[in-house]
Amino acid sequence: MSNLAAARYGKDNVRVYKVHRDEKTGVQTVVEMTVCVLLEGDIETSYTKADNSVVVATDSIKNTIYITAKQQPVTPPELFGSILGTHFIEKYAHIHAAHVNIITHRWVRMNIDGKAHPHSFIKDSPETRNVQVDVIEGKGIEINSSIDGLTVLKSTGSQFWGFVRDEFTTLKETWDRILSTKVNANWQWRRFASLHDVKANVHNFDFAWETARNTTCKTFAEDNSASVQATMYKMGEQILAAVPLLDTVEYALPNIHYFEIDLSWHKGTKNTGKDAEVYAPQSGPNGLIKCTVARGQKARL
Ligand SMILES: O=c1[nH]c(=O)c2[nH]c(=O)[nH]c2[nH]1
Repeated sequence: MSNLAAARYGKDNVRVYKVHRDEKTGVQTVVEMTVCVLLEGDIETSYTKADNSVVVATDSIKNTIYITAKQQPVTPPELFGSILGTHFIEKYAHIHAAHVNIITHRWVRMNIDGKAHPHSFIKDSPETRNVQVDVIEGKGIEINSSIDGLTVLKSTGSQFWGFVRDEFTTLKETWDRILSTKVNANWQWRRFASLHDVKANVHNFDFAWETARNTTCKTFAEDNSASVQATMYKMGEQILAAVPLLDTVEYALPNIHYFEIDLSWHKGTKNTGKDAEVYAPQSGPNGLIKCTVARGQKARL
């Protein structure tokens, strides 16, 4: 005997591009997204009894994504995801939750001869702006926003010393090292009561993304880092302080190592400590440091 413990289904990897043409100025604006929509509800019989009468075809889900993108704003993604998810739970009485994931790809307007070009863009990095929007009947809308793939490096202004030393330790303490990471930053919004509530707060979404990105870069650059842990906590604290609607800020930062190379074997070449200039970038293993920063007093870890 077995039972269906959980089920959701939908369309993944729906690639959507939308252009906005400003007829007056001739300036065009583009958005490219990869969308996933998964539905939950009274769909059990489609799994257990081969009953397709409860299935909104994933092909129809894909079509709905395109039509919604045509009829509604696709930015900020938090709003588009909320509109899309709300559509599914309102349109189909037996669908009780819609989980929408949107990856927004980076197209930055080109600067040609010092002027913003009206219709040409550059992908300057694989960085993405992402949202996970969960629209749950009777509960409201949960939104998590994130930045992924923002890769940064500083060539000094980072230390790491005072850590546990025992019979497993080979790492030397350092007061000056290279620090590099690929930022994954996630910020969780307080629950929205409805699509109306999301719309009433729409101005916060771009502001939070800009704040998260700027704070991450500024703190990374300016902090004389004692460790990845200490620097990322400062980032989280500042973002929470700047955006009151956020409940938590979460970071996952790989520590991408750059190792010194001892070149003394070649005519006594000095290339370590203060003489280090040529390093060996490492692809792995890497440190992976995570934390969630929340408001108020600590409950537990
Ligand atoms: O910032 C760091 N945190 C660590 O926990 C750690 N561990 C390590 O080997 N190097 C580093 N660097």
